[in-house]
Amino acid sequence: MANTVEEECCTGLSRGLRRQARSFWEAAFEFRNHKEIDFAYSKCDPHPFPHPESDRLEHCYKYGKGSGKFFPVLLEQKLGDYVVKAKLGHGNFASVWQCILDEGKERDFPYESVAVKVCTNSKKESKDDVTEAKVLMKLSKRSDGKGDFGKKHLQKVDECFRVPGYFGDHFCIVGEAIGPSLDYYLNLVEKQGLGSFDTQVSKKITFQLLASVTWLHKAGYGHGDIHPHNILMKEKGFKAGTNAKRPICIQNTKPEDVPYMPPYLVSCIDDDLTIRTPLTVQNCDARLADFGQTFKKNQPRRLYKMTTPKGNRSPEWLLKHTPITIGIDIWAIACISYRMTTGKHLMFVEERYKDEEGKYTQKRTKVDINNDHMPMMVKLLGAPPAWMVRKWGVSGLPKMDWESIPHGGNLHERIMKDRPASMSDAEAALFEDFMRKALTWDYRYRATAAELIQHDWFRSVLSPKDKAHLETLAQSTSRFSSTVSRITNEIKSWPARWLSPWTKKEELASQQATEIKALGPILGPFFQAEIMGNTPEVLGGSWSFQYQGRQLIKLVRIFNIHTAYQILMVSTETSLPPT
Ligand SMILES: Nc1ncnc2c1ncn2[C@@H]1O[C@H](COP(=O)(O)OP(=O)(O)OP(=O)(O)O)[C@@H](O)[C@H]1O
Repeated sequence: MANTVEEECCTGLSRGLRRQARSFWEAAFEFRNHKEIDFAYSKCDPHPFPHPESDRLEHCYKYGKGSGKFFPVLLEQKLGDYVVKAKLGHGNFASVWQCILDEGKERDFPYESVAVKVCTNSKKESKDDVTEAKVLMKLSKRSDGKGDFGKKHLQKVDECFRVPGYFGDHFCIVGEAIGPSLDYYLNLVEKQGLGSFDTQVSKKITFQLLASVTWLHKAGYGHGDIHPHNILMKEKGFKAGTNAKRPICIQNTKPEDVPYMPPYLVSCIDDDLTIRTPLTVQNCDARLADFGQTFKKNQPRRLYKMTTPKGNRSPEWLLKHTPITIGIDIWAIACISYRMTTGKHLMFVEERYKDEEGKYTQKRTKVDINNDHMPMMVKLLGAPPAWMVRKWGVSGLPKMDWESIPHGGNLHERIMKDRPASMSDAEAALFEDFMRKALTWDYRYRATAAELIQHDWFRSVLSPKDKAHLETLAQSTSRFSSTVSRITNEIKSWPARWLSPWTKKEELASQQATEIKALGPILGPFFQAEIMGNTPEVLGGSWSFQYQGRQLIKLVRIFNIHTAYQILMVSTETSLPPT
């Protein structure tokens, strides 16, 4: 069974190259259009076609003809060696079911029931799911050799298999059935009128998340999609919701899709806010799940799945030509921590337009969303550093009067206003300090997860084991080593922010027209398309040409899109046509 993953994961040189080319292509497409390919909706969106009984069910249009569709799973149905017992939830790319082993089958899992994530059947997405499984399996085998602190807060995968669907196979990932999501508990405290989590609980969950991310980042990966739906709270003897069967609303469907739909949808745990009590310090045990958007720290991330709630996104998402690094995980955790501690969203961005009656209609454009979101960040944190202000203009963001923006923003006032009554001034000051370190504008100076878990705000929730680990960590992350890593980051980011140092700007400007003509045939259709529509400056300016006389001998293209700067070198004998 584990072979399935290995086979699927594009091993071998030619597959590897193809995969690399695909990720180049996708990254370039996004870079050029500064546009993410946004899927139909985010789990945190309001439901556009709510089911009469529940707005927590999956959309009917997720079933039917074509690709990108869910597998119609029914209760008591067999999935591989498992029997479906209950529904755990759904996302954009999968429905997740609680299952038990079928009679006569054996596994040596240390738990009774498992979660089977049945992915959609689209070719592209299934590749992602395979990557997710592969990364999770790789991570579960990895050890840092120092006790693996934080690793237990990451979801684990035990096996994978495929089920044949009407329109292609559906990839299934099997892991432990963990418990309700953090979003469930956020809704629960809201419904019970408690406002926020107990501060100690909020601290402990934040600490666990940072510990897991410390381990993950050290292992060389970023998560890329941290939000309350993807944080699961471990529950002993976990049993999913009531599993009511809700007949499909035919008026919400297309007639040609009906034959491929299940006769009913199953309500999940999210509908059942009555049977649980709020989390306590003793029972809160978070697991970071959904590694569908995981990316390697030093490779460009693939960005075609974008489901992270907009309010949790860091400024790098919104500014053009700025690399997306593991710092996005830190920013997202800080936003979630604020919500747990105060019960309020730090930054809430409406993802849909509302009509006159206040009902949600279609999705807002990305430009509209960004135009709301960035000024919110400025209000909260004060003006960004100068190089970000420069990028602000070219990113099409609204003009701001930078002189009038108060230094440090209104984060202090927000915390004082939103803090729970039990939070003392001293505690609030610690919380603010923690938030400021995690919400640093410049991703290169944002505190790392390893630095943040050592923050004093967590001191009151640390167990003796945590303290022992933090002592070792403090010794290893000395001031010297963190200064060295900051300097390295600074140097690495140069090409992304300016022209590569060895390129002469004037030379580019004067030779531009000729070069563009000459480069098209050399570089093939993809580059030709880019070059024809844009000047090197518009593309980010990271072109470097090296000549011997009039002979173009080397072209270097620096992609400053994501985590790393991919350098594509093309050596050629082609000389420039006469001007
Ligand atoms: N192991 C598990 N135990 C309990 N519930 C789970 C488990 N895995 C997933 N779930 C539930 O199923 C939901 C959907 O799972 P998941 O987020 O992995 O799907 P997805 O389609 O990849 O999501 P996204 O749209 O964020 O990419 C989760 O929000 C969670 O509530």
